[in-house]
Amino acid sequence: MLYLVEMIVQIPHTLDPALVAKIKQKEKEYSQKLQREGKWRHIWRVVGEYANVSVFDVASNDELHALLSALPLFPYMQISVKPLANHPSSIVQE
Ligand SMILES: O=C(O)CC1=CCC(=O)O1
Repeated sequence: MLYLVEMIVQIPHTLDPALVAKIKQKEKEYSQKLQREGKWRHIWRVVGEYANVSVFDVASNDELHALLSALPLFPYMQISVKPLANHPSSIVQE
């Protein structure tokens, strides 16, 4: 199942910069692991925002919830999820 996920990152300015750097490094490693596994199909930066738009390919709502809630930046993110279905005019059926 495919999902369009938007993540808006809002890290409090009061957080220790060294801790922030550590969390961001863990986030990168976690995201690249999921990309290599084919579960995190795309990640795009939203121009001018500390936000991304991503496409996930996972088996269920529960799996997506588990993956998203394990993001190191999860406590500092606003996340929205849209499940995707095939469009009848698409020449690619997934
Ligand atoms: O910078 C972001 O958009 C947050 C993020 C998600 C995965 C990653 O590596 O960074």
